[in-house]
Amino acid sequence: MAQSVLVTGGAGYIGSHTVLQLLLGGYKPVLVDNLDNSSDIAIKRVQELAAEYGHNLSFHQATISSACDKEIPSAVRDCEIVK
Ligand SMILES: O=c1ccn([C@@H]2O[C@H](COP(=O)(O)OP(=O)(O)O[C@H]3O[C@H](CO)[C@@H](O)[C@H](O)[C@H]3O)[C@@H](O)[C@H]2O)c(=O)[nH]1
Repeated sequence: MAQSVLVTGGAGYIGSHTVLQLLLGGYKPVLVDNLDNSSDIAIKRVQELAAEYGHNLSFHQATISSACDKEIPSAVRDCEIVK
């Protein structure tokens, strides 16, 4: 079974390149990004570039450092690796 990898800032410049390589490597990246300095267009583009692997990506618009953000528990629940 593919390993899930939590990628904080996954919609940014470095994060999106990391996410693409993880997808092509057979991993399931879980992106957490508040989109303060990026756009979901980058995420869609990565999914297109990853072709048949693109559906393995999941995205949570959230701030990882915010303990109050209700998105965080579901985002990190199944992750085995953090990038
Ligand atoms: O509290 C935060 C801060 C940032 N982000 C996200 O984290 C990602 C990455 O952050 P950022 O600091 O923008 O890093 P990069 O995407 O690597 O971009 C940096 O590196 C690029 C390449 O050098 C430059 O073009 C950018 O201006 C510079 O911000 C972005 O999608 C942000 O929306 C969060 O989700 N939460």
